[in-house]
Amino acid sequence: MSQTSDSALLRVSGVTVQFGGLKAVDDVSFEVYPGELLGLIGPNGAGKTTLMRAITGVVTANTGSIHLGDQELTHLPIHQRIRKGLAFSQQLVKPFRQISVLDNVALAAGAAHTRSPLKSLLHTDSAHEREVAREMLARVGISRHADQMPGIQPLGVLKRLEVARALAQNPKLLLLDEPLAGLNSKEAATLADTIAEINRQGVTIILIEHNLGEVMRICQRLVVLDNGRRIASGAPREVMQQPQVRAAYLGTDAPAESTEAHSA
Ligand SMILES: Nc1ncnc2c1ncn2[C@@H]1O[C@H](COP(=O)(O)OP(=O)(O)OP(=O)(O)O)[C@@H](O)[C@H]1O
Repeated sequence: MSQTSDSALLRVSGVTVQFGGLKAVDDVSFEVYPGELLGLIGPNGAGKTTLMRAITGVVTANTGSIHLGDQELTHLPIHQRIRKGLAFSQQLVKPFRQISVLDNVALAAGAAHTRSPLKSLLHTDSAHEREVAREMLARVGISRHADQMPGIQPLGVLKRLEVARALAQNPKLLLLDEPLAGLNSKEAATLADTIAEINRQGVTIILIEHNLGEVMRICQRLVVLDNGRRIASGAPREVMQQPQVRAAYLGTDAPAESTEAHSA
């Protein structure tokens, strides 16, 4: 399959996000192609979450542009980006505590039609949204929790609920911010399997994640940030061999000693 910039689903071009004097994201460009599961990685403070927020519209890029297919998103508010096909799950899980797990997902399905939380809550009366919600809970493997309240759920279920809520908006591109954080290794592996399965079913995904073992296992391609800049991109094994990536993870003083990387 040939991958040209024209065939990209998401095109991020020269995006900078500045907080006062700090460039949290510094002139970053990358593309995501239809059907990909792309890992966005980098050490703490590299700018991953800020870049995701610039894509979803939580923060506005100071410079650069963001396109989804042929539609420009750069200056659109969040709800319009969602309507055009973006969905995202946040690092911190924040379900509505007063309604059931199922209704949380039905609410998200209803939000695809309206930006008013009240109207979308009323929308959950619709059999259709509940049907969609049941299907999404099955896709993420938490159907048996459907009628329970979020407050009694373990973190592993809440993380899956967050993914189900994002999926209920039927996105073209799903952005997941550290879905595996806080899970034990077995839970992380099974949720990573679920994410890979959702991708196989046709959903294009950007995965921000510190769990490099799982990232290497399920992602087809990586983009690596450090100090706000893109320092590498490509196939996971090749990227992890690159001296600048090893130095970013080991500390800036680490020698770039990899012979494979030098001979590449
Ligand atoms: N709202 C903000 N105001 C000021 N500085 C911010 C803000 N958000 C992020 N930063 C700073 O921008 C830089 C990048 O932060 P960001 O959270 O995007 O990194 P990250 O790669 O997601 O890190 P982590 O992996 O630790 O979550 C950091 O130096 C951070 O302190």
